[in-house]
Amino acid sequence: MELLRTEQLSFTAGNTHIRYPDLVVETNKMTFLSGPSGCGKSTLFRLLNGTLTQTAGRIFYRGTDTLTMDTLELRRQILLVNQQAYLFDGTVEDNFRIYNQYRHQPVPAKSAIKEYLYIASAHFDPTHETARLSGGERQRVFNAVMLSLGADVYLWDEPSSALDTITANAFFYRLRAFNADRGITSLVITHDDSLIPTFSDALITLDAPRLSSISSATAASSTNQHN
Ligand SMILES: Nc1ncnc2c1ncn2[C@@H]1O[C@H](COP(=O)(O)OP(=O)(O)OP(=O)(O)O)[C@@H](O)[C@H]1O
Repeated sequence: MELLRTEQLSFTAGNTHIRYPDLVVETNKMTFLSGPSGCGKSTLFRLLNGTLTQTAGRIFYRGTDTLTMDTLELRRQILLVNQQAYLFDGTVEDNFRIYNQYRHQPVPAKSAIKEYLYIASAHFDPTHETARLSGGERQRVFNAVMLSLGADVYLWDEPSSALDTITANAFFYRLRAFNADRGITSLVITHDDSLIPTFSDALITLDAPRLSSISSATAASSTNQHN
């Protein structure tokens, strides 16, 4: 079933001009986005969840034009998980509490927190202090906290950039099962192409931007469904 669809989407700011192909994202699938640096992958995520507004074109989420939706509600449903893992000082458990309270949601039970930490390969006790975590450990805990927020769609921007290959594979393996179990849809940007054949249900490939005579860049693209 179609969950997200874009029509003639483009984004212009300063010298940046990105034009996207028309895209369709299916419900409950794990769709990977690939393409060279600067082609507009992260920008697409920010357009999809309303962090940026497109210059032209339309985005439909469950059949509704996202421009007609309340932005906060849109971001609640379509959650962007940046690779800059932001954690508050305090314990791991504090972060689950703060992020969920911020969204006016109940704090997950300790057993649920442990499950989210397990999925994200963040093998820490909930009482662990975040100040003692390394960069990769912070990313894993942050991913776990984001999972607890219960979004409908997750936009994962390089969620395994600070993880080793074994840990990244374990994360995607469990994330896939979690998505299937909860009916969640994930879009994933990764520069590790080795993850794609194993974990993607669908692949969107964006082409390199092309410089035109007015020094603007265009991302013409192709989509490719597999599995
Ligand atoms: N708010 C903005 N205003 C102007 N230009 C922007 C804005 N956001 C992104 N860009 C530009 O859009 C282009 C695409 O950036 P984006 O981060 O989406 O690429 P990307 O494909 O995710 O790259 P990478 O793989 O290196 O992370 C870049 O040239 C970037 O400088």
